Amino acid sequence: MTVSVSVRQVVGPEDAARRDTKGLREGFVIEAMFQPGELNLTYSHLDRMIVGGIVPTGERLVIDGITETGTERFLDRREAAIVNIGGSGVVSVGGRDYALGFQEAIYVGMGEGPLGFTSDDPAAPALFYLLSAPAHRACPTVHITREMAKKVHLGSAEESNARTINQYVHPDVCESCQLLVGLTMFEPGSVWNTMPAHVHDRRMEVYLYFGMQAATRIFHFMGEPGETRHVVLKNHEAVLSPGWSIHSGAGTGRYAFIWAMAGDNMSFTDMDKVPMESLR
Ligand SMILES: O=C[C@H](O)[C@@H](O)CC(=O)C(=O)O
Ligand SMILES: [Zn+2]
Repeated sequence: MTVSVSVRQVVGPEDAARRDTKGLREGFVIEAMFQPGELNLTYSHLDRMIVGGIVPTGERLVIDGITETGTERFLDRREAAIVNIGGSGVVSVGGRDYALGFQEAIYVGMGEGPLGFTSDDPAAPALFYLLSAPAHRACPTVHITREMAKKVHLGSAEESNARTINQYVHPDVCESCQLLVGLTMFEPGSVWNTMPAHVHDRRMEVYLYFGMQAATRIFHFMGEPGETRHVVLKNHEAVLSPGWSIHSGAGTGRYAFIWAMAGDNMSFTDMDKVPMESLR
């Protein structure tokens, strides 16, 4: 079993504005993360957020140490959150087993590990989405159920953006050092997320789109408000959002997404709303 790690350097706003579609995707889009039997990590230099897809189909997949962190153990100086968007499975944390059903999550504190991953049924494998950021203290490991998530209702049918933000890793639900993680779900027919758009230079963000039909596409908008670009994403693709970039999308069909942030504060509402007049 190998842990594959690819590294993403930081792309600034002037560079991003000059990139073509391929260049934008190379800088910001994470493709093909969820592969049967594989553990694929992307180490982004945006707040050193690590984003991974883990699909156990046979032997237990394990993250113990990766050379990119320069630490003996993966979580020696990091915290992590794992959300299961597939069949039921088990995440083991330092030998303790946590059963994670569909859309259940676990927050894992600094110093824990190794992390092991198995699926209950290899024919309907778990799809573990992992997020990890540097940490400065050990917060307790917590199994987060769907019921525990704090729910925030936003938008309206008239604006095609009626949705519920489920906050999983959030100060009101469980302690963390800098990770914030949640899952946004839509009312049928609502297709727009995060419009009106916002930026928050204090925190980077990463979106993972999921729950989509094979032919459904997300037109995900990014860039500085006055220089917007879009990337077209399919099911299970993720997109990195630097602090200077908007992050908003419209789907051609049903979808959900997991958002995660790391940076200077954990105030979910600390965002700078972008006036519609500023968008270009
Ligand atoms: O900074 C917060 C993030 O962009 C997301 O929480 C936005 C989101 O889930 C939504 O509007 O649907
Ligand atoms: Zn945001």
